Amino acid sequence: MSVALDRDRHPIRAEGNLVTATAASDAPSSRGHRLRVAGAVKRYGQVTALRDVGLDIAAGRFLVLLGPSGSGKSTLARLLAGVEKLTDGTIRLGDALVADGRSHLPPERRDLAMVFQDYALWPHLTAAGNVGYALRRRRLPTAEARRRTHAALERVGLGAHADRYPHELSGGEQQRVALARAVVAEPGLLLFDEPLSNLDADLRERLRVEIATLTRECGATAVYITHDQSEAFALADEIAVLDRGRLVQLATPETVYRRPATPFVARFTGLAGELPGSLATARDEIATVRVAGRTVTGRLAGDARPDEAVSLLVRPAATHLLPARPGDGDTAGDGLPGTVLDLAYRGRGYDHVIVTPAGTLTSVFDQHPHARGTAVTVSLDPDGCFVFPVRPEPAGLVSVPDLRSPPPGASSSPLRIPA
Ligand SMILES: Nc1ncnc2c1ncn2[C@@H]1O[C@H](COP(=O)(O)OP(=O)(O)OP(=O)(O)O)[C@@H](O)[C@H]1O
Repeated sequence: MSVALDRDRHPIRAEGNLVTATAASDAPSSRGHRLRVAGAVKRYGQVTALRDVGLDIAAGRFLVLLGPSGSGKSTLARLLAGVEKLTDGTIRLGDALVADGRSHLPPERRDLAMVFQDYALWPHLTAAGNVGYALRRRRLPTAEARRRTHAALERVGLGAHADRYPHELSGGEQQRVALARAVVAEPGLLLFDEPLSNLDADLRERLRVEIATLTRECGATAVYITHDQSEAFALADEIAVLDRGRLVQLATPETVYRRPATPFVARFTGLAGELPGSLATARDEIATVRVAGRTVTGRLAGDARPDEAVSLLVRPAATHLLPARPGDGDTAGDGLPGTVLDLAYRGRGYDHVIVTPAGTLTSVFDQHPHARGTAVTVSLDPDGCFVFPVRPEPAGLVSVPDLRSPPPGASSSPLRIPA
């Protein structure tokens, strides 16, 4: 993560940026807030980090912001949290307008809490002290605050560690304390900024499940930042994919996987490979493509014309490995002929790297191993093959000082999930 909320974050020095649950009304939210962002622009001097971002997320939904480093995820989260000011556009939480180009509600009045990659616990407070700190604005009777604090710690499995200081806890335990601190005051919006990045794989998986269940239990709307597509698919009700400061797709995980809006989205969410070809036929959404002398079927994902150069983007799940068939050396038969370059054991079976005349395909799964050098056929499931016309990519957006006009077809209206 290149940018955290506070680059030299230390809870003692950064109280303004340590966003903890505190409602504007100081009353707990009974449920999450609807989140609406419209025409959001954020510029840092000459750098435009976010351009014309719009989204509309129903209360209680779990939104994942997915994108590579520098795509603007943290910037958007900081704008939602209120620790950065919008250059243009609006942000609404529930019915409240919390930011526009002129007005700006501070973080402590937005009814939200945030969980960071590096926990951001107060080092001089115990686990109970850190969690209880989030309740300070509620002015609850001491006994009630203590009861809630301990219930939250119990809920994350740390009831017995309430009196330990952060340095006496493991990374995973510290993150659980941060999670308890985030939910204890029942905020309407929970923001997670790559909270699992510092943890090892096994712990990451367990905490991911805890985050998902705890967030849904408390009914908050959640916005979760990650550059890890498997984390995004596992957690999200909806995924917002950011590419160089633009929101390029907002959809359910299933739709992002089955109908990626752009080649970038397809690449970022996992491909076995990209094969160059030319469009043979297109009807409705089904296209046939000439690839290395074969004809392959896929889903037309752009507005390509017959004979136009296209790219066939292939999901790993769309590949099936078959033994080489007679005739595979010439242009007859279904699928692509190939040779096994490499294979890796994956527990349930083997991932193969296959060299075909059109290009290389990786992550071609089969339960059985096919030895290096073996001739094979790769059959392709049209549902997992996307046909995009080969067009020049828009120039880098973030580092370009002048505002460019949006690409054809781009809309400034908020992206919505169809019911
Ligand atoms: N305070 C700042 N001043 C100038 N440029 C900034 C500032 N904060 C962010 N940027 C730029 O804005 C762009 C988006 O940054 P941002 O941190 O939001 O990306 P990100 O997707 O969260 O990346 P990462 O996953 O690495 O954290 C980057 O080009 C970054 O250099």
